[in-house]
Amino acid sequence: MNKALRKAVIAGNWKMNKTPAEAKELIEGIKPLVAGAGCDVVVCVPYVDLATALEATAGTNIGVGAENCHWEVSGAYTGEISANMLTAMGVKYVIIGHSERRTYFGETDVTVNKRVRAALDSGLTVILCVGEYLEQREQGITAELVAMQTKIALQGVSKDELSRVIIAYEPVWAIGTGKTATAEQANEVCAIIRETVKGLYDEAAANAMTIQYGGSMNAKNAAELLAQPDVDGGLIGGASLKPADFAEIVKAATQG
Ligand SMILES: O=C[C@H](O)COP(=O)(O)O
Repeated sequence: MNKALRKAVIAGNWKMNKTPAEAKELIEGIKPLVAGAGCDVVVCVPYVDLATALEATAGTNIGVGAENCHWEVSGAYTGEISANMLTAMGVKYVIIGHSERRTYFGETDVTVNKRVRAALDSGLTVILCVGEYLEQREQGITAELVAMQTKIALQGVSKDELSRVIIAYEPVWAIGTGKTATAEQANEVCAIIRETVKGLYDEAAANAMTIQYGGSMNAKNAAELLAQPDVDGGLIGGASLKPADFAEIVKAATQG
């Protein structure tokens, strides 16, 4: 399948880091380094930083995303934020189904699907995360697992809507551990996800789907990972908090 036809997307996931003042400083640091990038650049930030991030990135090539959203439009869901609230602010992207949400906050494939649906209904672009735990890799069930996560998350999503879905393959054992999947491992699973999309929709849909790798991607290993035929970008945690490192990854995506 032709990688050149797909859009490379490098997205930072700041997780629970940065106050609004720190967010402004970080974005001001990133801005000049990624201006003119040959790939899409996104920063996904904590809810409290969204307004600052939108203001600081206005008129630039940096898109802004949230790190989650609820599936209802409004209601008695203390502590939650709806997709409509995000679009009303001008937010364009949202991460759904990150393994930290699944592990620490009880997200299931079913709630991930509900959130994906709500995000698409409100006009957001979804960065949908899938990936296996180390035990699951060792059991040899990675392929079935990511296929299942992908199928459930995309239930009720039309082929047209897929242009607003990015899938991020994030092996849980590689997140924040410094243990990166090898380029071959990353590519193998991204290709399995692409085959799954092909099975659900068709070859054109699979060929157009941007599939990122995430998990300890950094300035040093990005080029090799991003050069893989089925890896179209990265979802970056730790390294997205360092402007020079993040910019180096963006540069590698442009070349990959
Ligand atoms: O969403 C990002 C991933 O969880 C990767 O985080 P990391 O780059 O710190 O390993």
